[in-house]
Amino acid sequence: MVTETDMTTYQNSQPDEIAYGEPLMEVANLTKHFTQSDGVLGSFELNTDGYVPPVRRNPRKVEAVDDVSFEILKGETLGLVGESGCGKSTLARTILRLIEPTDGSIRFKGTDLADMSSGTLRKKRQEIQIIFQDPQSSLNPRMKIGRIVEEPMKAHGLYDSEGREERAKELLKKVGLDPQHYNRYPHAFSGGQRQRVNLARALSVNPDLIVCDEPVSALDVSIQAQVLNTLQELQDEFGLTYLFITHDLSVIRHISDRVAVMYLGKLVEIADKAELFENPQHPYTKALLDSIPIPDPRNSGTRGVLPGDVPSPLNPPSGCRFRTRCLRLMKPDRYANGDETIEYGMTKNEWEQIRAFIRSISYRSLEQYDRDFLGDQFFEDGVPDGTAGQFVSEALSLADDERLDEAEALLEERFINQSICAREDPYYEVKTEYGTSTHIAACHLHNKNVAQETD
Ligand SMILES: Nc1ncnc2c1ncn2[C@@H]1O[C@H](COP(=O)(O)OP(=O)(O)OP(=O)(O)O)[C@@H](O)[C@H]1O
Repeated sequence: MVTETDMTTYQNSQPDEIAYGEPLMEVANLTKHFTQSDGVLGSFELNTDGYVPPVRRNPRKVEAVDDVSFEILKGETLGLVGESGCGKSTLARTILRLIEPTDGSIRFKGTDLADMSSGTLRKKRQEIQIIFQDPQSSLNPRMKIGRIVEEPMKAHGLYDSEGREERAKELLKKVGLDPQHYNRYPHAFSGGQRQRVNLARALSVNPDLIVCDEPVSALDVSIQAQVLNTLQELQDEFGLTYLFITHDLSVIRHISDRVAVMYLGKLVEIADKAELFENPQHPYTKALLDSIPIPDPRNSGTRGVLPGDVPSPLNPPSGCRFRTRCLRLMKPDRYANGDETIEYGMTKNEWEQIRAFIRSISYRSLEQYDRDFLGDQFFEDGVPDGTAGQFVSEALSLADDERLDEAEALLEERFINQSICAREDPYYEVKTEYGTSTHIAACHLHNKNVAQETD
């Protein structure tokens, strides 16, 4: 027999010494690299005797999640946002150890999940649940929804069969469904209702943390807000903590207390929601918030313009992974040529011109590349003096000869690779203007020693 009071107090009856606002989960230096072979052709070798069994040639590493650290505080909703393919789902599955981490630690209530035996982990899973995007495929169509909700309780040995049925009906009511529908099959429900069934199932084992992986993305916009509101109500009632993954900033704004922004396997910014929306510090976050993907490389720094494509996680850029698309790439000061160190001596304005020129060569975004045209486009008052100008002139000559690959390689070696953005992985704490949490921005613009003299 499960009473309403049992439902709301069960959580508190569990041994749980973590206070509200204290870290429930601490993720440190988490890394997940997948190994990928070179594809079908690369997998077979022909020798004089015919085919030999498939072999893995040139296995390549997909750096899906790389050196990610963050905390999830008890009672909060941490939003995790980023474009498709940036590693959000891999991160979620790795912290649940549904896939094995390559490196790093995942401390949940002080115990490292990454070190846990599979038996202990199975028990721990009761405390951490996950809800997936597609409510259709995550429900067994041949199982009645009552049994679906009861299944995790059964797996974890909670209650007797009568108690499970009672609790399942109670939970269906809690998530906004009619308990009379206990014996119905999933096909009788709408997308939003099916996601509510998933929610009841996750709640059935009294979790502390629910990882919500795009839980409303497949639903109509009108239904999304209702499901989000239910999630919030349940959070208040059961003292739940959420890691909420989505690519949709309006959903993040609705549900999160703090927000983490991910780009190409890295966390680039974490802050309180108000701080992130009102005082974003990473150029990628700013571009995401403005969401104006205008591919115009001649634009030399307008807020929110995001040129180029996301690079492949098979070969991510060195240093800051966003640097290949960043309009604020830091000015290199010195060029190390063997033993010799050359000072560029560029002004800020000259660097902006050169930066825009480099982008147009990298993205091949112009109709023509002859010297006069490029000069008019980027260097109206002539190329800069000194070393920087000399390198630019060499690149202009190569472009004029239609040797764009060489021009690109030259600019990369002489300018981009000399920038701190290509050399160091950034991680800085910045001043919080809104809210109280620590604000982290992984951008060298916040390196006090470098940014002040160049920006
Ligand atoms: N099992 C796997 N083997 C190889 N690469 C993988 C595997 N799973 C994911 N990846 C790659 O890891 C990267 C991150 O994928 P992930 O699904 O985590 O991103 P995401 O941000 O959740 O994207 P989406 O919102 O589209 O699901 C992608 O480049 C993806 O192709």
